[in-house]
Amino acid sequence: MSTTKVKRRVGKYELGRTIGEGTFAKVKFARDTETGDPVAIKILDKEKVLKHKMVEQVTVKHQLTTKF
Ligand SMILES: Nc1ncnc2c1ncn2[C@@H]1O[C@H](COP(=O)(O)OP(=O)(O)OP(=O)(O)O)[C@@H](O)[C@H]1O
Repeated sequence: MSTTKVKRRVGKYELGRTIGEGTFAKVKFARDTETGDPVAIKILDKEKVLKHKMVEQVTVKHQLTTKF
């Protein structure tokens, strides 16, 4: 039996432990596998976001934080 731990990846980010939880999301520690930089990744609970009609708010927040 293998004991190798498979780390979950999202694109170039390798996910680590959960560092926080909010009403609509979980925030996980992650590492940029290209630069080694530590980052925080927010994983939204799609059902909760849709249920509370927060799509517009999430879209605006995303636009404000996305680098062009
Ligand atoms: N960039 C970050 N770096 C480190 N920890 C973070 C970061 N962003 C969020 N967290 C942690 O994750 C938790 C949840 O964050 P999130 O933004 O989802 O919810 P919140 O705004 O704190 O609460 P709510 O959504 O319920 O109003 C935070 O309380 C904080 O502990």
